[in-house]
Amino acid sequence: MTKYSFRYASHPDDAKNYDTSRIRKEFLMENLFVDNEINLVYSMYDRLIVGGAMPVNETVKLETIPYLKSENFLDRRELGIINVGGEGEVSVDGEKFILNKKEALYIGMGVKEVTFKSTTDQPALFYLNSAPAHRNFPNKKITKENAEIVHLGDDKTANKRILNKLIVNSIVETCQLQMGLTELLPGNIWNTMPSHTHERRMEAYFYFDVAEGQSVAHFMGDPKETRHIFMQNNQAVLSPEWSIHSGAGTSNYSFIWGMAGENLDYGDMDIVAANELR
Ligand SMILES: O=C[C@H](O)[C@@H](O)CC(=O)C(=O)O
Ligand SMILES: [Zn+2]
Repeated sequence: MTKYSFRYASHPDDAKNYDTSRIRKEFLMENLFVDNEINLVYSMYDRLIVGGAMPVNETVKLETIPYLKSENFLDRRELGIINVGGEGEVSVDGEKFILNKKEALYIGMGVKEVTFKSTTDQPALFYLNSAPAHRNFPNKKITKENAEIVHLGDDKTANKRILNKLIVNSIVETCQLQMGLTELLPGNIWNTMPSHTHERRMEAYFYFDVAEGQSVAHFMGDPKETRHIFMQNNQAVLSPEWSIHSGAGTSNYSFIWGMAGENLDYGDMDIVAANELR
């Protein structure tokens, strides 16, 4: 079963007036993984769709949703998938891809049928990002072997982390989607510090491997007008093009970043130093 909801985009002058419940309503996505369901959020930030597919004892099919007014979900879209659960299989017009935890799959525009199933007793958790596309590029699986891996940060600043570029244009051809996965090393808590904005692209963060009882304070907002959202394991958050996206956990954790918008230039970031934030 495919379920869906919709989010308008917010103006930064309005968003600075949001209280805790409103900021969570507009930006936080709490329940992406429900047994045998696909849950999608259609956002007006570059029309990125954020979602989760959790097949338990059924094969679940990606169905089109009314916002698309298209016969198939991918008629005018591309899709990025990263598994954060047990081993699973994605069938793409009959072609089968096995995804282990932290492995990614890019699916190009024009594919008609995408189905998901778990292949062990531990359910697969497929995190999904989909952006509008104008042409087909080949489907491609990306693992640690063909990822672009960058070591960032330092123990002294509690931000030592491994950034895995998975769906980026040096590895996979896409129309506008970029995705990857960043792992904080034990004792390190800060992601994306120094923080940045990139008005050319929106971004979504999905936090996972957050230990039981721990939480991540996600920082967002205009660099001079920041706000936070306390996030739990397996939750995602939208980052408008005008917003920073950075977080500090009460323990280490991992997260998936995904972007869509004007360019495919991962390095296009306007850095904001820690002591410039307000
Ligand atoms: O625009 C790129 C993104 O915000 C992330 O790739 C940043 C990140 O994973 C990190 O610094 O830990
Ligand atoms: Zn970013």
